[in-house]
Amino acid sequence: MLNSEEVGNDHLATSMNTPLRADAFEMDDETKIQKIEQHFQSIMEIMGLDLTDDSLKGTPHRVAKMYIKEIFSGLNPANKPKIALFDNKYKYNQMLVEKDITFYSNCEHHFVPIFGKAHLAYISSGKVIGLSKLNRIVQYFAKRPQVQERLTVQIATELKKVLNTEDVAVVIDAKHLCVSSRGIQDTNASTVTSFYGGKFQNANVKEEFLQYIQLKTEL
Ligand SMILES: Nc1nc2c(ncn2[C@@H]2O[C@H](COP(=O)(O)OP(=O)(O)OP(=O)(O)O)[C@@H](O)[C@H]2O)c(=O)[nH]1
Ligand SMILES: [Zn+2]
Repeated sequence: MLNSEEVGNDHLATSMNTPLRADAFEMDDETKIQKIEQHFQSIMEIMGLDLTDDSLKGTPHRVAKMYIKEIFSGLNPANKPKIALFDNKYKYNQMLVEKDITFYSNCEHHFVPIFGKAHLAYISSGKVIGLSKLNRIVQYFAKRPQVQERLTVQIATELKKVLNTEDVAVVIDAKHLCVSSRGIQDTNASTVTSFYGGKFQNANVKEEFLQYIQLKTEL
């Protein structure tokens, strides 16, 4: 479990960033797709696959387009969701929980899927966020090569920033195909990570959040 102070620390604030080179976005998307297509074709050829087969011949382009436009599109800050905030006119001062946000990500060690549910909560410091934007923040950071710990901290840090409060919580419960479909091949194991900032470090507040997301016994 990481608390908000740890994330405020400069060293961790840097290490929580996805490792990207400074020139990561100098090449345009179309050039990236062309290059990945060539390399993926080489991988398939090395494996002995017949690229003249009508089912396989489009695969290098399909994979390249999927990497850049879909499953790794969250690497590019240009794809960060625009966040709509509203005044908290209703003086709603309890926690708001957006639970069971389904996401698909990919493990950065094996490039196979991680999928699961993210549960987010915050207590308003004056503004409220459009609900769908909570889902969009999850999807943005999920669409990167990831480890679950970093995904959790990146979502929490973004929530704190856009909502201007420390009072945020994130729990992620996910399956890693690198654990289930290969390697140790454990199909039952899932991984739970959490972040509790500000008021969510209080036992009663945390308990209320865990009651809503019904993960209390598992945690
Ligand atoms: N901490 C953390 N580890 C992860 C995550 N996703 C995958 N891993 C682990 O990353 C590790 C990579 O270990 P290596 O020993 O280099 O890779 P490997 O030989 O393929 O390991 P096995 O999966 O045990 O076969 C594995 O133990 C994975 O289970 C994640 O989100 N967080
Ligand atoms: Zn993995």
